Amino acid sequence: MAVSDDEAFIDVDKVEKVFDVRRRAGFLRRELRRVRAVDSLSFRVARGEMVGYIGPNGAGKSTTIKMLTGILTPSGGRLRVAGIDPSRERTRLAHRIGVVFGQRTTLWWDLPLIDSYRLMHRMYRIPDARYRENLDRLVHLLDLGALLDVPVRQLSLGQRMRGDVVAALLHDPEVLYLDEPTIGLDVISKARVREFLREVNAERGTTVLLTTHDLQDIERLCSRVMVIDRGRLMYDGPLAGLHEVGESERTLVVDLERELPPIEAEPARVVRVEGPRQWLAFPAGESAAALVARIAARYPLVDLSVREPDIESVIARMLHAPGDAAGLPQDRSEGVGS
Ligand SMILES: Nc1ncnc2c1ncn2[C@@H]1O[C@H](COP(=O)(O)OP(=O)(O)OP(=O)(O)O)[C@@H](O)[C@H]1O
Repeated sequence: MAVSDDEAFIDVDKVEKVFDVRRRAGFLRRELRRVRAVDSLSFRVARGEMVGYIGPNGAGKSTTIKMLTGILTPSGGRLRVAGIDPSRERTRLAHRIGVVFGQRTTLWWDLPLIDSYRLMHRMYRIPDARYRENLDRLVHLLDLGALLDVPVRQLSLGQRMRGDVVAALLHDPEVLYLDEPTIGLDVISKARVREFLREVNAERGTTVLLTTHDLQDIERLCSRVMVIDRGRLMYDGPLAGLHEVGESERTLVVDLERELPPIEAEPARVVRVEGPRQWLAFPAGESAAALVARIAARYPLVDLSVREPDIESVIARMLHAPGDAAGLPQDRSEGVGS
C-alpha cells in the first residue's frame, strides 16, 4: 500500500535475514545450510495504522518482528522504526515500542501481577503520574482490578494475556507488535482483547502490527493485511482483496423444511447434503444477504448460518500451491558446503 517516505513510521527496505545452520549429515560430518528466512522484504507502515501480518508457519513473520524490535540484526537491507535503526539502538527503541507474544509472557511468573507492573515502572523509568494514570486506565479497560494481587502463575490464559497487554502499554508505546494475542482464548476474552486494541488504536493513535492465525482478528481490527510466504511479501492490501485474489469461499448452511434435491442458486454451489440440511459454497466477496434472499424466495427455508473461511485456507488459495498448503513447515535452506 502506498505510504510515502515522510509518512512511514515503520520502513522496511529490501531487508534480508539469512541463518547459517549446522546440521548433522553423517557420523562426524556437519553440513552448513543457509536458511533465507526473510528475502528482500519491503513495506512501509504509517503512524496509527493497524496492519495484519500473516503467512504460513515458517514464513518469516517472527523473524521480521524480531528485526523490528532489534533482537535480530538484518543480513542486508535497511530498516527503521520511528527513524531508529532497531538493532543499533535497541534500548532507545524499547521505550517507544510494546510487544506481546501470545505464547510467552513478559510477566514475572511467581509475582503478583501488580509487582510486574511496578518493576516495569522502574525499568522503563515511567514518570510516576503517568504510570499511575496508565495503570488505572488499562486495568479498568481490561477488567483486571480484582486480579492485581494474584501471582501470574495462578491466572487463566485469558487473564494472563490481558495482563501482558497492560504490561506492553504501560509506557505509552507508539507502536505495538502483537504475535498471536488471542491464541487459546475463549470467545469472550477474544472479543474483549480485540475491543480494547481498537480503542487504544483510536484513542492514542498507536501503530499496530498484528501476527495471527485467526482471520477474525484481522477482520475485526485491520483495514490492511500483508501476506508473507518464504520470506517474501506476496500481498499487501485490504482483506477483501485477499479473498478476491485467493478466490476464497464462504459457506452458507441452510436448513430446509424437508429433504430436497440440491438447491440451485448461482454462483453458490451445493457441496454437501445431509437430510434437509445443505451446505453451499459461494465466493467470499459475494453478498450473503442477496444470496439468502434469492434462496428464501424459491425454497422453504427454516434456518441458516454463514461460515467464514479460515485464515490458512485463504492464504493457501492465494499462494496457489496446494502442496505448500499453509500450516506445513517449509524447508527453505540452501546447502553451502560442509
Ligand atoms: N534462530 C534461527 N536459526 C535458524 N533458523 C531460523 C531461526 N529462526 C528462524 N529460523 C528459520 O527461518 C524461517 C522463518 O521462521 P519464522 O520463525 O520467522 O517463521 P514464522 O512465519 O514466524 O512461523 P510461525 O508461524 O511458525 O511462527 C524458518 O524456516 C525457520 O526455521
